[in-house]
Amino acid sequence: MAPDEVTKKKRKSVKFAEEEPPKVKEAPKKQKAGKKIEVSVELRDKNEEKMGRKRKHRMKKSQAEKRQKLMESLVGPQVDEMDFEPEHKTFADFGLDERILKSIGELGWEKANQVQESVISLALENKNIMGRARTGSGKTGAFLIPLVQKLIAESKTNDGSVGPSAVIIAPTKELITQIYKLFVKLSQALPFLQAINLCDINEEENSVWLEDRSHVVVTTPGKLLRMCSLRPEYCTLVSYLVMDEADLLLSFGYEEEMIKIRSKLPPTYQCLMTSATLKDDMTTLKKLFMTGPVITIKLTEGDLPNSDQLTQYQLTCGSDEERFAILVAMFKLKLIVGRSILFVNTIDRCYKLMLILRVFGLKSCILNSAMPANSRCHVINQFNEGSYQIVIASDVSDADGSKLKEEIAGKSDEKPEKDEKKGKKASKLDKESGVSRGIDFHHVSNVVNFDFPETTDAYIHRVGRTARGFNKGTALSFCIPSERAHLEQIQEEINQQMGRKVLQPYEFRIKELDTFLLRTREALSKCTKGVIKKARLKEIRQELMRSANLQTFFAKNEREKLLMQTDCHPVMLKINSPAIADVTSYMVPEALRGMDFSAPGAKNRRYNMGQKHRQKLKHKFQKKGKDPLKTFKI
Ligand SMILES: Nc1ncnc2c1ncn2[C@@H]1O[C@H](COP(=O)(O)OP(=O)(O)OP(=O)(O)O)[C@@H](O)[C@H]1O
Repeated sequence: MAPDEVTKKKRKSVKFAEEEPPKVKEAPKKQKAGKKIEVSVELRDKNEEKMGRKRKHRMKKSQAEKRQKLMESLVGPQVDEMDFEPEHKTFADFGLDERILKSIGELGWEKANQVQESVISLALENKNIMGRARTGSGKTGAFLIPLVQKLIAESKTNDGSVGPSAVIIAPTKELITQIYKLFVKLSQALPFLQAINLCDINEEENSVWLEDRSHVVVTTPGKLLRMCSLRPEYCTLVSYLVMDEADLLLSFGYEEEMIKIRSKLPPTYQCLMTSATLKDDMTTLKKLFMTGPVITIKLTEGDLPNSDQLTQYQLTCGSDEERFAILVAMFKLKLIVGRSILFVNTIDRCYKLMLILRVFGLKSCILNSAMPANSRCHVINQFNEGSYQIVIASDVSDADGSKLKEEIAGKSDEKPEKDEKKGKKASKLDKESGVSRGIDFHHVSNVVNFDFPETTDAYIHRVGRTARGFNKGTALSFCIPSERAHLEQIQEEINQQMGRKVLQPYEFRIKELDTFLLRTREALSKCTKGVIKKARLKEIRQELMRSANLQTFFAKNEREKLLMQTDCHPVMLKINSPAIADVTSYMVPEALRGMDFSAPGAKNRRYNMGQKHRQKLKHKFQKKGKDPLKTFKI
């Protein structure tokens, strides 16, 4: 090629590069000149990308600075601390409306507990309150009862056409559903009081969003902002604001939403914040939302129930494999009985544990933030109705955002394979989900920290799923050597808080569980990443089958429904012997010998299997008898 031609081509390509955004992949491969330009174009692209990233970073930084300045400019409210001594009041002592008292009676609540005693009387006096009380102590009733009482009078002046008189904000959809349900129960004798759960309304149902006339709105921050964008005046009549699990509201990604919400609220209103782990340094939230003097309630009871209500154990294992074996053995040997919640640290571990327990004939359901909100509420309902005895939950996204970020970034033990998958994974996790925070699982006898939690708050909230109200419960925390540091730190903090040694050691002689260990090892060897992935997919299919939106589609397309149903069988690990789930006498440790641990139907199963084998042999010999070659005699 002549040099002139080359320069011409160069110029042409340069012109092309200047006029249009370059398509790097389509650039001619054979021409050397083209290649050079390709490189320069790529460089320019990278530079632009870098600049873009820098600009974004600068914008983010300036936004953060603005937020910081806004916070600094706010004047903190005057805070009074109040040490509260219980007087053991009944609900009638608060001068509540008869209709509310009737509803409380129907709930079976005879007397107010500590937090209710303190919050109800102060809230009725229009005080701003920061209430910290242990998990399961009845905080929801504490802020809802005075609210219903106040709304009786307020509903006469506000018909809800502009917006509600009360807003209740909580960080997760499950919690919102729970609060909403309790409000409905408490106001059942007051049909003129209307409440709405914004998390329950489809984004498309615009008429509901626009025409709602409720007196109370229960919502996550995101849904409230959506409503405000449709109805800018929506929050202007708010006189009562509640933030449940308030410490979580500012932790992971809610900060901006909360600042926007504050700008929609009127200058003054009564504000209540509650949580089991409300830190004293909640200055940001206090400054932002409290519009007058605040009372911080200090209860005499600790962060956790006393040892006569909640027994707490910690069990040290040598390895993860041992941990699986001991848990299986404890269930099979009936050392864990009653409804149990098993907490793990990642979503994949939920499925792994479910698959292992399934091999041993233990039925469980799963709860995590990768599941859609409807499914999560469905699982909670099923568990509360008694369909399952075991829930395996991952509280990633609950206690602290860092854990969720880690899961999104794939730092958990089961990493995503490619980088670009991280984005997809991130979008699947619902930040408005919460398992250990505030969910009122009914009659839970045991909480098992199968993976040891990483923070004290996470420990408190997980353990708080048992021993709720006036019920009793047990918490058992497994710990392997790599989790030792967390155990020591959390133990120290809790002991200090409760003023005594809280976690008792649970001794187990692993030697006596050799057979369980062998069997679990076999099951674990079959539980590969591929199988876990398959189990996750199956679970999604099952959720799809339950989806309310798909029911109309299935009604019209019977064939699709059948196809989905046939493909919905649960994933099972391929174990050679089906008898792996049975407990034979030699597996039982000495101290427990003499008790019957065989699963119901196990003996029949064995008998049936023997029968089948005998029939097979009989058939074989009969066949042989008919074969002249095999029965030939000289
Ligand atoms: N006065 C009462 N008498 C008996 N049971 C009660 C009383 N108040 C609440 N309960 C019961 O105690 C349980 C826990 O209540 P609630 O969910 O309000 O606790 P919480 O303090 O909000 O817990 P968490 O910190 O986990 O959110 C519920 O099942 C509730 O019905």
